[in-house]
Amino acid sequence: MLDVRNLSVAWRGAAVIDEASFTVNPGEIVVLTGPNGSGKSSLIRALIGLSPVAGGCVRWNRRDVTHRPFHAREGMALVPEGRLLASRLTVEEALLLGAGRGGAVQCASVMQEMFDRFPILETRKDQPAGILSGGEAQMLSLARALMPQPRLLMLDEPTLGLSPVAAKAVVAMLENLRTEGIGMLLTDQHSQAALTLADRAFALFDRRLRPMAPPCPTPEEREIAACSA
Ligand SMILES: Nc1ncnc2c1ncn2[C@@H]1O[C@H](COP(=O)(O)OP(=O)(O)OP(=O)(O)O)[C@@H](O)[C@H]1O
Repeated sequence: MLDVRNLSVAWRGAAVIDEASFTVNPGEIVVLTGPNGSGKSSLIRALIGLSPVAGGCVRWNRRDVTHRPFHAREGMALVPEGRLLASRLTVEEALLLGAGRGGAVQCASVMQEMFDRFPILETRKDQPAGILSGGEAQMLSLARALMPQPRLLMLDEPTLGLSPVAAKAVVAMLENLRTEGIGMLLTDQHSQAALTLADRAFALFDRRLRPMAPPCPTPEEREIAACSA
C-alpha cells in the first residue's frame, strides 16, 4: 500500500534522513522510534508532502506520488503531534473540517460513526475543542483524521503527554483500527507502548532508518502484553 524507497529529506540543504526504505501494508502497524530531533516527524511529513524530499520515492497504491500534491495521496491521513486543533471551533466543527469532500448525508453518517467510536466526543460536540483534556483532544485528532475514511493513518507521537489511562485508550483504539484493515505508521520516542502494537519497527539514528532488533512481538505475545497491561 505504502512503499517508501531510499527516501532522503533535507531542510535547506541540511540532511535529516538518508535513504529510508520501508513499507506499510493494510492492517499493519509500523513504528518509527528515535530520540528528539532524529527526524521522525520530518519523515512522516515528507510522506504527505509537507517536508522537502531530497531523493528517493514514495509510492502509494503502486503510484509514484513523491512530488505530487496532497490530493494525489487520497486515503492517507495524518494525526499530527500535539494539540494543533483550532481551539475556538467546536468539537463538531473540528470533525466537519476533517470530512473532506463527502456530501452532507455521507458526512452526517461518518460523524455518527465517529461519535459511536468515541462517545466522549458526542457528549462534548458543542463545546470548544480547546477545552478538551489531553486524552480527549487526542481522540478528537484521531476522529478528525478518520472522517475521510483513510486506509493509512500516520500518527505522530499519539500518546505523548497522555496519562497512562488515556494512552491505553488510544492504544486500544489503534488495535481496533488495525482489525478493520487500516494500515498505520506511528512515531514514538518512548518506544515501549508503541512496540507492543508494532508488526515492524525501525529506529532512526544518525539520519538512518534501521530495522529494530530483537524482532517485534508476535501477535500472540502482543495479546499477552495487552492483557497484562
Ligand atoms: N520546518 C523546518 N525547518 C527547518 N528545519 C526543520 C523543520 N522541521 C524540522 N526541522 C529540523 O529537522 C530535524 C528533525 O526534526 P524532527 O521534528 O523531524 O525530529 P523528531 O524526531 O520528530 O523530534 P521530536 O521527537 O523532538 O519531535 C531537527 O534538526 C529540526 O530542527
